[in-house]
Amino acid sequence: MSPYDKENLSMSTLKDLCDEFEKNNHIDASFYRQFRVKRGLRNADGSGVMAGLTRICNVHGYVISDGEKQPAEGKLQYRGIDLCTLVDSCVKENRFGFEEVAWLLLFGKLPTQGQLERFTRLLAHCRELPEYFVEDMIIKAPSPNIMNKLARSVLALYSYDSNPEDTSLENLMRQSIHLIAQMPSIMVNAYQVKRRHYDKETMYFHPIDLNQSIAESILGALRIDKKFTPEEAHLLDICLMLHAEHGGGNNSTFTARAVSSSGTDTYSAIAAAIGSLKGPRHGGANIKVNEMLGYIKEGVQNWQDDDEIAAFLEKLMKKEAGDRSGLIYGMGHAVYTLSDPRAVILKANAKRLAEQKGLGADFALLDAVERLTPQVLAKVKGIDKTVCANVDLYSGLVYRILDIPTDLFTPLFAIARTPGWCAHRIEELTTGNRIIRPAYRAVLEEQAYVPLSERQ
Ligand SMILES: CC(=O)SCCNC(=O)CCNC(=O)[C@H](O)C(C)(C)COP(=O)(O)OP(=O)(O)OC[C@H]1O[C@@H](n2cnc3c(N)ncnc32)[C@H](O)[C@@H]1OP(=O)(O)O
Ligand SMILES: O=C([O-])CC(=O)C(=O)O
Repeated sequence: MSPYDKENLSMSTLKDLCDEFEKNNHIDASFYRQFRVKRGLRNADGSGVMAGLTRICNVHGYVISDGEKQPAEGKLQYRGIDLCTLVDSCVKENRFGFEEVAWLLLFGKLPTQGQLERFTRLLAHCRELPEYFVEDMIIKAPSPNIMNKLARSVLALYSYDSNPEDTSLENLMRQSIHLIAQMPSIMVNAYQVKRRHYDKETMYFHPIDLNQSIAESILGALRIDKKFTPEEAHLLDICLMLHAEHGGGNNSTFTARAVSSSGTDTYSAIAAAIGSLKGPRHGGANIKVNEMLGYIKEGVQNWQDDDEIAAFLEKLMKKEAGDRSGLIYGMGHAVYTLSDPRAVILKANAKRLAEQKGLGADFALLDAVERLTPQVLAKVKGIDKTVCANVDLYSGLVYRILDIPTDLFTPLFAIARTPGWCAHRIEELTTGNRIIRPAYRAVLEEQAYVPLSERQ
């Protein structure tokens, strides 16, 4: 009996369909060079194709000298201000910085004291989700994956907005402020429901405290007794600041810009960006680092032995171990070469705190991954690419230090990145004025149409 006779989409039917696909759909990798197609929208030296102009952020990872790309220490500026300076200033003044960064990204300049106080209050007041939203959209429709739930909830907010389609600046700003404030609420509610529905654990919903910063409100909502230390809240706040923005070209922000350029609504654009960030080559890498750490612990007997760790990393890269993707998660970057400034800050915090939390061995293993991956990459791939730890290598360890569950690693990234996505959506709509529409070189052969009765 042919698999097509079966009513169900059985494995053998699927195999048949995939064989049919594979017969007709191969594209030779050499075509990219032959037709000078910029695979992944990258130039031959790995740098990104210039796709737009932005005043929001500058990601600096290399210098071009005599026409050649030369590795350089990474620098990240939000609206022209060095990210490390922003973080250091907040640490020194012992104040929360994520709200200030959101203002800076949205409006372009640092807020005055009065502007910051009003904006922080406004964000707190906008935190509450629309009436019955939690009941109807989250409790009744749980998801095992919080990124999936975030994207669905953002799309659902469209129907609670009385003016969803208007792309005037006022309306974009209103929607952006609501989304920045409401994403944490969606995340903590979705997580509680996931705990109850999938993990068979207690779920608890604490009332919103309008006097808390976003970082404090997240930690309070995740703890059954609502308690956390100021140090913990400031550390989470730093994480949010570090993840808030990364230029127009990163996959999720570019997605937000591309989707926005068609003129569609805010909820569609931000839900698409969340879908992009979820991917393991992008923000989803922070969860994958944690999984990879588990594989390393299982596969390496002596965690202090660099040679044994390097041999295991080689297996990961050759797809002989781990998730068989061939990737060392948390390592490598499309722009950064010698260092990712965010990883440097996260590593310093992880190093400072890991031992106290009994996570010293995990820190040491991640440090070994960072040190050993460049030589393993050179050996396995035969390429001389300068690779460094990216933002995702140590972020999960910092979240574990804060007792934040793995389920929330990437959702926290999404919450933090929302101001960046919104700023880029607004920039795209107010300055882009062209639908983003690159071209694909057709490499197909012509086919004669064969009447159905004559097909073999
Ligand atoms: C927030 C963020 O998005 S940060 C990035 C998070 N992602 C990860 O940590 C996943 C692991 N890292 C990677 O996949 C990559 O380094 C990326 C996606 C971050 C950047 O990739 P690219 O700039 O496209 O790398 P590039 O094309 O120059 O890589 C060259 C080769 O090295 C490989 N490579 C690069 N990084 C890694 C890595 N971490 N592990 C294994 N191989 C790698 C590539 O797969 C490619 O091999 P191939 O030619 O056989 O396909
Ligand atoms: O810039 C990139 O390609 C990915 C990244 O680090 C980010 O979005 O934070």
